[in-house]
Amino acid sequence: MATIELQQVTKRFGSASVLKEIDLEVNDREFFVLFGPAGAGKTSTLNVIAGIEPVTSGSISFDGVVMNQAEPWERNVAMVFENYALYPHLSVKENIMSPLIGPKMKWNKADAEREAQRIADMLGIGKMLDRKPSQLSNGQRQRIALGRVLVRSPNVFLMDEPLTHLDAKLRHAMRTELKEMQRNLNTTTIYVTHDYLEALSLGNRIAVVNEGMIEQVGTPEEVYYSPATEFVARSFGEPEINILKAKISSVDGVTGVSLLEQESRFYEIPEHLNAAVRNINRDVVHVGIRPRQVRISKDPKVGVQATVFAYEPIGAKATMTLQLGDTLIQTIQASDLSVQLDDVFYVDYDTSDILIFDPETGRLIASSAAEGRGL
Ligand SMILES: Nc1ncnc2c1ncn2[C@@H]1O[C@H](COP(=O)(O)OP(=O)(O)OP(=O)(O)O)[C@@H](O)[C@H]1O
Repeated sequence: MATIELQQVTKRFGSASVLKEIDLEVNDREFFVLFGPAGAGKTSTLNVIAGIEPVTSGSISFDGVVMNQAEPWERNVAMVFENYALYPHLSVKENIMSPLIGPKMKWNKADAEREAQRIADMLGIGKMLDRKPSQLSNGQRQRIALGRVLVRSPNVFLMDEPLTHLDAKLRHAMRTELKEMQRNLNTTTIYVTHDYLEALSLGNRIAVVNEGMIEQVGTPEEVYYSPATEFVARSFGEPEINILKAKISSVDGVTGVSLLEQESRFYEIPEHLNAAVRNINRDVVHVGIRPRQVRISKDPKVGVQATVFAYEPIGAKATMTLQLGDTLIQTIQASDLSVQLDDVFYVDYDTSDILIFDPETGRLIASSAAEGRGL
């Protein structure tokens, strides 16, 4: 068992701070995802947990014991990297069992082979044990790398974008397998990814990392429906959430938002947000509206005029970007519309489900998120 705690962890390389006073608590047996863009500090966080890099300040504890001075092997963590680093001259079986047959290990060869077979079967590569890595596909090589980590029964798995090199179909299958495997193995896992779908589908909880800081830690539902900041809201969803400028206003006693770049049209907001919204003392706020909440029509009475800026069918759905003055609005539409660039549509919003952010701090002020919604 292992709980992992980072307290005020800072990591500097020269004058550059790549981790800035990070606090994190990973629960025992949790599948915990570190999610963020390139250069955010995700790998650096894994490296300090593994003991590959020392922290500059702060503490790292496993099960309440400070590990700052512990060598990587004493931490008993197993890392899976984006690059698999297999032994090219060894067979699949020898690669998988390699951690078990070092001089300090108490496994005899027959037991190690049986264990390698068991793990390989679990990963669906049980029939390839005698091949060399060069005779396998990228996906199969990635499974060997996973297998080599799984045989060790570590306290913690640290996985750094392990599925990046796989094609989309296999990545999807491996996600499901990884989740299943982690449930069966019951081992605390910290998983790094920059792919929001992977984060949402794998994580019990997700830490959103940005410029060496943690923007939010929450369940997939929390980070998606109640993002703590605009950055978090923009990070989950494709196409990205629309962030529009608005004034809080009241018409006939009904509280709502007037969207500034949309002829200041008034939109009612859910009643339970009224109290939070009345306390906002900003002239202008940012309103987050997801692409699927944008409605379009050919009827001028429906909303504000916009022209088609881009229309990209992807499978059954299409992303349609509309230009409205200087603002681009992302929407999701059917993929079989016959649409030309510059076609005119009228845009309206479903504001029953909105997010309101402070434009200066980027922090969430009010969210209409309802409890218990699935993704
Ligand atoms: N050894 C090093 N020396 C100097 N700077 C470093 C070192 N390692 C990482 N950095 C810097 O620290 C920052 C965070 O890097 P890190 O690899 O942790 O980010 P990341 O979120 O994992 O990104 P990616 O997804 O691109 O791997 C980056 O700006 C990187 O250039």
